[in-house]
Amino acid sequence: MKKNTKIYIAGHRGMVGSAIWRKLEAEGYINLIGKTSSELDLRNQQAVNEFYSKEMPEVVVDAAARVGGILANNDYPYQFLMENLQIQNNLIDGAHKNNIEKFIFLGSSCIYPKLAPQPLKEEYLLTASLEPTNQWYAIAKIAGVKTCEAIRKQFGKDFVSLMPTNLYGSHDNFDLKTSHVLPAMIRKFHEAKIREEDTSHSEPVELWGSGNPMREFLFVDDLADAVFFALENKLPEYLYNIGTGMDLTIKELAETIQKITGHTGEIIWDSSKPDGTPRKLMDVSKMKNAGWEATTSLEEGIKKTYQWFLGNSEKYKEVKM
Ligand SMILES: NC(=O)C1=CN([C@@H]2O[C@H](COP(=O)(O)OP(=O)(O)OC[C@H]3O[C@@H](n4cnc5c(N)ncnc54)[C@H](OP(=O)(O)O)[C@@H]3O)[C@@H](O)[C@H]2O)C=CC1
Ligand SMILES: C[C@H]1O[C@H](OP(=O)(O)OP(=O)(O)OC[C@H]2O[C@@H](n3cnc4c(=O)[nH]c(N)nc43)[C@H](O)[C@@H]2O)[C@@H](O)[C@@H](O)C1=O
Repeated sequence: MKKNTKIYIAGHRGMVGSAIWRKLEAEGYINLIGKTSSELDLRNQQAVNEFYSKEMPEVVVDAAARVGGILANNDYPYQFLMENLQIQNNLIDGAHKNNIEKFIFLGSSCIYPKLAPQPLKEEYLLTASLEPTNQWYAIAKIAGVKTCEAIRKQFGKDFVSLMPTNLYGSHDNFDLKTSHVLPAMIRKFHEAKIREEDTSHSEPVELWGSGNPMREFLFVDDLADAVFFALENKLPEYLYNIGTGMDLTIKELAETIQKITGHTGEIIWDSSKPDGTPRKLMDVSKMKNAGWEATTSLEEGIKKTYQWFLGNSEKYKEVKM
């Protein structure tokens, strides 16, 4: 890719989009385009088509989506299904009709069946039922993968889907109702520690579910590095898992974050909240064989994210659905 290639990063203000933007800027790419949702509502097909005709990007990275943790996914099924279908359909179809040759679609590890064998291989897609809490989002993402695959098969274009595992890092959503587990834990443990310091009393932290599910976590700057790899190279297949290939229980994650934030009180598990998928460890061998692997350890990534959280309190206000 030439350094002046015109690259449109949809969702460039989000956690993932902003990490991709930083990476491309650091690599010397000078022709990046980004639009906020108020400047360009990607659910509006006509607006998206007008944007493509006017800007004529050469490459598109789709990091725009309705995103949220287990409870938001479960409570807002219509938004997670419909908005994601609208956003991705408009972006993918618009790119295809405007003769864009390269498109990167970002999905999620929740596209795989709830009880698939572990680690999850790309070929397990559509082999059994989905996890109920996020089936709406997963069905939209599966449609995105298949739309890109269809364009690739029928027209030979370089439309590729990358499936990241659970992500975390700077610009994450720290809203306690709608966030994913890792940013929620950073905020809960940090705020309880501050209360402990203020009152000299032990402050419990309440977490969701049983703590037994296992999750894999990838630092968002590593994902941006993987996206950059996919931009620089023509990957031979339509679908690639992106992760570390290592997971831990939610309880172990809680203990790690508790230690990093310095909280000392009790952890209470709220069993009225859902556990979700018992395990979703990615098989990352396909991407490794293509030449890319993650480099940031979980502890290092959490420490960096905690530092970002401490310095950016104005950026984690309420996130509306
Ligand atoms: N977070 C995670 O753990 C994971 C995320 N992913 C995938 O990565 C991608 C990005 O996620 P992430 O960065 O976490 O999400 P964020 O919520 O941080 O960012 C999403 C971005 O999408 C944009 N957006 C949402 N709706 C619209 C709309 N109607 N019109 C225009 N823009 C819109 C937002 O724009 P604005 O800020 O301008 O409103 C925002 O910048 C998604 O495809 C997600 O599925 C995959 C696996 C895990
Ligand atoms: C990326 C992925 O993210 C979502 O799937 P998820 O991994 O199940 O989501 P999560 O990060 O919110 O939770 C992981 C685990 O952690 C537990 N948990 C404990 N305490 C808190 C807590 O305080 N907040 C949250 N959110 N979870 C908590 C929680 O009960 C669950 O067992 C998908 O909807 C889907 O959209 C998707 O693709």
